[in-house]
This record gives sequence, C-alpha cells and structure tokens, in this order.
Amino acid sequence: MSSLTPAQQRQQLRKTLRQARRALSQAQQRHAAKRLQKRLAVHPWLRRARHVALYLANDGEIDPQPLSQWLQRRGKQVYLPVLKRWPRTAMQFQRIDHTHWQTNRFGIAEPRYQHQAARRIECLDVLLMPLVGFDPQGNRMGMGGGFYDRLLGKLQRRAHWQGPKRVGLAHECQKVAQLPTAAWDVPLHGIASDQAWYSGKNSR
Ligand SMILES: Nc1nc2c(c(=O)[nH]1)N(C=O)[C@@H](CNc1ccc(C(=O)N[C@@H](CCC(=O)O)C(=O)O)cc1)CN2
Ligand SMILES: Nc1ncnc2c1ncn2[C@@H]1O[C@H](COP(=O)(O)OP(=O)(O)OP(=O)(O)O)[C@@H](O)[C@H]1O
Repeated sequence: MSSLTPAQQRQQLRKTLRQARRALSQAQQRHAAKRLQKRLAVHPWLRRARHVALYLANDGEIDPQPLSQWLQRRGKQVYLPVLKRWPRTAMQFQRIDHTHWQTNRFGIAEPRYQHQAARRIECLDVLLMPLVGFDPQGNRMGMGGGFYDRLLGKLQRRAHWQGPKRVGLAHECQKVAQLPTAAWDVPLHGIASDQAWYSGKNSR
C-alpha cells in the first residue's frame, strides 16, 4: 500500500526477498554456490587478494563455502564476522584457522574471539558481504542489524579511504530494480550473483 513509510517498505521488501532465497532447493543452492565460486575465482580482486572476509551461509544466503575452499587452497587468509559482546552493535573479523566455534545471538556459528586472529577491516583486501537485496547500481540491503554499515561508515568518514573492496554475494532472485536507500548505506564496489557480475556505479 502507498501509505507505508520508507522503513516499512524496507521491512516488507526484506520479508519478500528472504522468503525467495529460502525457497531455493538444496540442489539449486549447491549449483549457485559453485557458479559463484567459478565467477569469483577469475576476478582480479580475488586473485590478487591475500586477506578475504566472507560469512557462513544462513537463512538461504548464497553459500561462499566452495569459494572459501578455493581461497584457502591458494594460500589466502579467510576471515569471518564475530559479533562483539560490547557494544552489541559492533562486529569484527577473525581468521578461521585453528578456530574454536560458538553460536552468536542470531544462531549463526562464529569463531570464538581471539585477539591474535582478529584483523582490522581496513587491513582486509576484499570484504564479501551477505545481503538480503541488491540493485544493479550497487546498493545493498542486509538483515537489518546495521553491522556492516556501521563498520564501513566509520572508515568512510576518514579523509583517505583505505579499505577493502566491498563485494555483495547474492542469488539472482535477490535483485530489485532500485532499492530504497538509507542515509547510512555504504555502496558496494560490485555484486556477484550466481548468474552475473554487477559493477557498482557510485563506489570509490
Ligand atoms: N551469514 C551471515 N552472517 C552474519 C550476518 C549476515 O547477514 N549473514 N550479519 C550481517 O549483519 C551479522 C549478523 N546479523 C544478523 C542480523 C539479524 C539476523 C536475524 O536473523 N534477525 C532475525 C531476528 C532475530 C532476533 O532478533 O532474535 C530476523 O530478522 O528474523 C541475523 C543476523 C554477522 N553475521
Ligand atoms: N553508520 C551508522 N551509524 C549509526 N547507525 C547506523 C549506521 N548504519 C546503520 N545504522 C543503524 O542500523 C540500523 C539497521 O540498518 P540497515 O537496515 O541499513 O541494516 P542492514 O544494512 O540491512 O544490516 P547489515 O549491515 O547488518 O547487514 C539502522 O536503523 C540504523 O539506525
């Protein structure tokens, strides 16, 4: 209905797109994950990268696992997000080798925090991000926690941007023509789906 506020529109869209990705079969998920790996394995950003963050698939997200294995075979360091206990809105990244696992408050597995395995976001080469929805202009909508936006927002306010390439990973069914954007959204440099590569327009 046209009487929805922008926040309600985002919420509505989030619900529809989450249902769409959850409706994919296991076979479709496996196929998509493999296609994604093939696409990114030839991308110069990933071929050059030494430190890459990704995520453990949840709620129908496209699965970066085949890509993670490819990266590790190439001797690259792979990192996962770990939610901070305090402040509860913060997140950091941790290398995954020799890891003890725990479950975070959203039921997603994550490495137990170890100071020596953590890496600052500005020292990552590529940040592969989960998303609920994207548009071909490079806008991203996540689960609504604001974890990635908050982390990247801090970097963006610095005079000299130094940070990872921001790449969203998605199923093609998560694409919309134009996302309603919020002031704090940080645009992506690119989006890789199982079917295509999208170059973000307003990335820097
Ligand atoms: N695989 C994966 N890992 C990730 C993220 C992600 O989006 N995907 N995150 C990206 O930020 C962070 C976790 N953020 C999340 C935010 C909300 C929910 C979620 O399921 N929300 C429920 C409500 C749960 C509750 O409040 O108890 C929901 O909306 O139904 C999950 C993860 C870090 N790790
Ligand atoms: N840079 C920021 N500074 C302060 N608050 C922020 C910032 N970015 C996001 N937020 C807060 O986080 C909340 C969720 O934002 P949003 O809906 O854009 O999250 P998301 O991108 O879907 O989630 P995520 O990044 O965790 O995947 C917003 O209501 C906003 O208040």
